[in-house]
Amino acid sequence: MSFVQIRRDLHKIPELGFQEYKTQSYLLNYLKSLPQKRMRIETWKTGIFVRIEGLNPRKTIGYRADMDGLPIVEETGLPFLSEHPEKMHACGHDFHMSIALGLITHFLNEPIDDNLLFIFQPAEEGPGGAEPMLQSEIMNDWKPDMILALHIAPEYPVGSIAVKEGLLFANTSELFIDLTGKGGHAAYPHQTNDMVVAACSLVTQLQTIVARNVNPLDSAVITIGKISGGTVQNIIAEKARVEGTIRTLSVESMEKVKKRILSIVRGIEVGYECEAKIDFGSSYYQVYNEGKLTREFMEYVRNDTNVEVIECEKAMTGEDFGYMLKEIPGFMFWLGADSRYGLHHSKLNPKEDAIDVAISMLSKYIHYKGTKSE
Ligand SMILES: CC(=O)N[C@@H](CCC[C@H](N)C(=O)O)C(=O)O
Repeated sequence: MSFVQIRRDLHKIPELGFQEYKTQSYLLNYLKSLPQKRMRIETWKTGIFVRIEGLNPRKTIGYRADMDGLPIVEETGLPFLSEHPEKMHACGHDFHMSIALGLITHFLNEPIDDNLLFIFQPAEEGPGGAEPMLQSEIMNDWKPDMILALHIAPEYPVGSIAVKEGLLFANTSELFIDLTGKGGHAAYPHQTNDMVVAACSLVTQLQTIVARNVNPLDSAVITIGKISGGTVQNIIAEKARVEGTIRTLSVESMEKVKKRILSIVRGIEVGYECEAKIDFGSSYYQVYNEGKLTREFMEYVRNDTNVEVIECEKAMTGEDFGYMLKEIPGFMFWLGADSRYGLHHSKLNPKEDAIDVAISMLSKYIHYKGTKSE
């Protein structure tokens, strides 16, 4: 079966974080069809560890692929559209998994000296599978000496990768704020505390944090992606909920932004005579690419493959792969996949040629890293 077909099969069955049951079972079925002699498979929740024994191992090279989809109604019109209502692989994890399977298949047929560890990780979009997976017993036993991962990039052409050493992705924190006031008849606002009005004021005030509290030479983002509240057009809302995400380039700025959010929310409680509950949800550590390995990878791809290497800027995207890179030297890079619509868009349609580009380039690079004497 081709890895494009595998991507299409996976694209049909997107599942949210820690619910990747069908995805896990699909991957396990494929893995069982491969030669088993040098491969060991362990499941962890809805994730999977796959270890390939090297011929003359001195180290273990790790490769991580994330597995979950997003709560989006797909609008691509593709013949292999998501079969799961209101769920879509809109962040390319179907690509990431297919590429990992391609690499596993390659290295079972063409063994190298070093051990390889492939990590199929659940819940990248939230609440985060990387950190608990890192702390698992299996990871402790099979811990790699270096690790890499990729993320598809709609803005770069197929046949290119984009990468930089040092900081690549931001620190993140989710944000959930529940407001509770006093609802009532639409015609009697003076007898109520309207939580729709409080939520609107809150969202506007939150936008002042990046403009007024974060050093302009630093960067931060506060995005509110969802507001909900009220029941019907002629009842004043008793409850409202504001949901968003915070991104910062430094851990210190994240602390500052959270402190300001707490103050602003206390102000809303006083000003609108309501109760507010704040939940910062899950947070991800920044993605920081280790210098030596990243530079060596860029050099290798430039000189030994026909893939173009673009030196990119850092992005305010988040990735819990950052936790893995905090403990294990390695890097993440963007894989050019050329889609008119971006990540997290209902019409994201990356070019499938990127799958073979990645398998071919990474099998060469991993072969080079896994046979070369350091
Ligand atoms: C690559 C990517 O798009 N990652 C997500 C990670 C989200 C983490 C969490 N749910 C949050 O919203 O903070 C991203 O949105 O950058």
